[in-house]
Amino acid sequence: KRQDSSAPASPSGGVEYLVETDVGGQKLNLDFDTGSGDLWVFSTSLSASSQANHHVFNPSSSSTYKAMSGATWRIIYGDGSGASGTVGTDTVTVGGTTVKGQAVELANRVSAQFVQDANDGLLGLSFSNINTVRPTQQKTFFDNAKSSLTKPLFAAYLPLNANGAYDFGAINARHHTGSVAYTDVDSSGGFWQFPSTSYKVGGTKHSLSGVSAIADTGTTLLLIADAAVTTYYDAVQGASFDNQQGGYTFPCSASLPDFAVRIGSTNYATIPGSLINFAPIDNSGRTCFGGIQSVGQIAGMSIYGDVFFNAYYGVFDDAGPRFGFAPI
Ligand SMILES: O=C([C@@H]1CCCNC1)N1CCCCC1
Repeated sequence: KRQDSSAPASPSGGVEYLVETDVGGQKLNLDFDTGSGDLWVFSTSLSASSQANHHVFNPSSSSTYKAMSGATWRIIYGDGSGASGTVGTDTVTVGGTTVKGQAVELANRVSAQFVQDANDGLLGLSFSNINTVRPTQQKTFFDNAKSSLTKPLFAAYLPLNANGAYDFGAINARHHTGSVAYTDVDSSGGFWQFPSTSYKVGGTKHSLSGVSAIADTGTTLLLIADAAVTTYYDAVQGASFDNQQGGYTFPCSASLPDFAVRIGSTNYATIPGSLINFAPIDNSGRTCFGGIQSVGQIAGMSIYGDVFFNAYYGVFDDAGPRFGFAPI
């Protein structure tokens, strides 16, 4: 029962956190994504141009890899990026946690965004009911590992501009302050999803009736309904929606109010304004891009990405299931 471990998560360009993962003896830097359910890797089946600047998995060089005859996968993410390919199984090790016979999805096609990204693939940590392998749906790394962990949980520690960690099997007290508050999770859609029906800007409460949020470590920003985004940036001097940037920007010198979101029927998680200045839009450092942006046309949904996790340790507990959070 003691396969518990903590794997370092390194911030990459402020866009994602990468975890060094051993797949059949080959090291790949994967983006751990609680918002999707596929473990897929750049592979030697890709075109040479798609492979450029990535570590790629070569099934022929793994003594433990087994092809899964007739299985394929294809995933399209909410941001329009995507990948597809074939499937096999191999031994996958993250930190000190090993799964034998893990479904490993080999990409033979990836969208342009992935060729530009720093990751060598994704390791999905959503529920397995949204895994895209067909004809036989496959389980996530966590689903396969959980029976060998002290507790069936993992946690994400993703501090801003510093090395973080994914903890498996136990909560790491060094990765949070205060006590962990929990909310029940509705896993029917495959996500770590819970009601999030109000928010506060600088202390003033606003409702978002009927809205749910998902905890998504694979999303960079905090994405929420247009009404909330407008309310937030109305409180920021000089902020405006910049069509060219595709989001709200403001003077980098602006003072940003705190943004609190209600998690379930319990308390609010408060993200300090300082964490809502995502990045300058150019090298002049004059204009900055906001960490809170619109979720777009995904009605009734908020997506709490890394901007949330920069402020809160996230506990993904299969017992429940439930989502826990505590200030970093
Ligand atoms: O594709 C995604 C995200 C993209 C970024 C990485 N995590 C998964 N979804 C989550 C939100 C609902 C739609 C699907």
